Amino acid sequence: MAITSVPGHPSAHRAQIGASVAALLEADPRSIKLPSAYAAAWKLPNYLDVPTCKRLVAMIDANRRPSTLLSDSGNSSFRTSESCDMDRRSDEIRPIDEGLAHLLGLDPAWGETMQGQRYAPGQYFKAHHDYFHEGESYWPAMKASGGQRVWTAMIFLNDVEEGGATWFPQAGVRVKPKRGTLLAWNNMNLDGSPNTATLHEGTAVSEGVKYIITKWFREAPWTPIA
Ligand SMILES: O=C(O)CCC(=O)C(=O)O
Ligand SMILES: [Fe+2]
Repeated sequence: MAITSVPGHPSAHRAQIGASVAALLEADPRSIKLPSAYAAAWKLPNYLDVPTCKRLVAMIDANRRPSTLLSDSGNSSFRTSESCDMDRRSDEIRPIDEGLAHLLGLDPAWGETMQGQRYAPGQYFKAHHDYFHEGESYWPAMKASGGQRVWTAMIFLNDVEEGGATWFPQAGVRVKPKRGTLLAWNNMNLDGSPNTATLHEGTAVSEGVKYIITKWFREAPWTPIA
């Protein structure tokens, strides 16, 4: 993936979002701040209950197709999982979708379509940033459709026998899949510029199958490009 030297610039607006979401997570009795001097990330064990996780797994199994990548230099060995859109208009997804926005204090309209992902043994998602590199050719279209991806919320839907951890090599954070656990992090620095230390990967599953949902929040209302 092409990494430009400066992925983006400071922004008072994004800095304000970062601070307000962090304050909400800090105040949430369910949240555990992950120890890192370089990235702001929280874990909420048992965020989703078992029946809900099981229903989401079944929906992913019914809809999965090979995952795609947004990059100028994308290649098919970078992200080998399967994924699908989780339709926010459905009765099953809407409350989960709105619950995530509420947890972070963000407008649901700023959230992209929730992604379901499934990793079979040997599948992985190589190290990447969720934010957009503002030097890449896709940026003008992303800027116009809601701007930066400021926050990521991810939920593990099952326990995985071996492998499949979410690993932030620069921030020094590793989270093992555990059914119902939510992981949320700020993709920006305190000054609102993209935080390069949020580099992360979905490590290869070695035994079992891994299911997650991922939700990316923009800095403004998201308008899907048709
Ligand atoms: O599978 C993982 O643990 C990471 C997924 C991820 O990075 C993403 O969906 O953006
Ligand atoms: Fe990611």
